[in-house]
Amino acid sequence: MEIAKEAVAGGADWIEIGTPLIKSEGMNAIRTMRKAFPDRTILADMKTVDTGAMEVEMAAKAGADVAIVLGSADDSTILDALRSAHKYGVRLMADLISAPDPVKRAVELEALGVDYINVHVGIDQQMIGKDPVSILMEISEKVGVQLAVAGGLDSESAAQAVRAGARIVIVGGNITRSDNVTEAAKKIRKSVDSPESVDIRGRGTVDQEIREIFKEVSTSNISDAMHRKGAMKGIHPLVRGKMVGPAVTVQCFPGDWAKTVEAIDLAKPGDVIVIYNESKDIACWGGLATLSSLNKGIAGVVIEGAVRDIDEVENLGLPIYTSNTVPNAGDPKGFGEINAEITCGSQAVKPGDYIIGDESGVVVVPKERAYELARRAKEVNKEEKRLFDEIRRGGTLSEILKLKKWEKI
Ligand SMILES: O=C(CO)[C@H](O)[C@H](O)COP(=O)(O)O
Repeated sequence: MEIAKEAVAGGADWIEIGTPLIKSEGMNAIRTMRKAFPDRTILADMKTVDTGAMEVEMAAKAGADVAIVLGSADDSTILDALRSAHKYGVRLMADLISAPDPVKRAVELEALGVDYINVHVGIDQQMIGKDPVSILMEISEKVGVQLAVAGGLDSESAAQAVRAGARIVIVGGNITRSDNVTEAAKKIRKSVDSPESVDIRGRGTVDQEIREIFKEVSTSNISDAMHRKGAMKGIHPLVRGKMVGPAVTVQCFPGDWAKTVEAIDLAKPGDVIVIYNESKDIACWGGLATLSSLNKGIAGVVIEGAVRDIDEVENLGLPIYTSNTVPNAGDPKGFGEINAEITCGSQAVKPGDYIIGDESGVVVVPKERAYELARRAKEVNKEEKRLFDEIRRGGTLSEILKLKKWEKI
């Protein structure tokens, strides 16, 4: 309710009751919003896939103005949902989320007679890099029905969507998870009203995007996004500083530091060297290796094993995370391997996996899921900003999360 009030203050015309809220609170969520916002359009995201007439009737009777049916539902469901919508005086929006051929289905849905088509890329799909605007561009050339668009929109993509023909812009996380909902809604409102005035920045490469996001979020956010996994055990910051980069892995042996130092020459600027050395009592890294790494532009070093020359490495400032410090080193014998899969801090690390370190420790993100996990970590980060804001306003964490209600039974 608070978020809805703030979004309306920022210029939102419609209020969407999202599917998770409907699943949690049922039709009462719609009733409550209807009462509180008599002059706004209430959109019930029922995501109906069967029993179209019954679900539209429920939403309509609870006070919705528009109900959403899945575009991929059977035609019989869409048609019966439409009959019910006509009977109860509400409008029907068909949502193209996960439709196998959204352009073809949009043409069919228009012929079936829906009031709006929502070109929608779902939240999980956004995390693997899909976006709705390119599909919207194709669809707007093929249909005349009013188009809505949804799926991770921000002020830039909202402007792009309006330019591409969207009449309704549905924004979720970038408003509801903001720490200033009214300002976030105002920004979107401005883009929707004057889309031509918004500068559209091109996206960088995927790798640039991943690094940028990992720099912005914390290791705690990332571990949450990984369902509490990914954190290295027993590895702590020695020289503090945010560290982000793909791994160059080193397996070396007690008393031998040749491979750790050779890895510096192999690594590229921005890489993180991750070393497993069984011995915690003989250092495989020190001041000279640190300076050499700095010259090479290495982003940081993680060592399960030991580091020495602590005053030197602290002065040099390269982020180093380790399990131990000792004064003595071994010798460069040459056993071990560079860029083989290793275990460090009880985590499997492959060359190229993303390694992120901060004050809380180090997490490993498998390279195959780096983009997805970066995006999910950003969502966790947004959610936490919102929670911080609510706690600052006087709520307790347990009240805000409704811990008692949601304890597992
Ligand atoms: O229906 C939804 C998810 O299925 C969301 O409401 C919709 O995607 C808008 O939220 P966001 O802007 O965060 O994607």
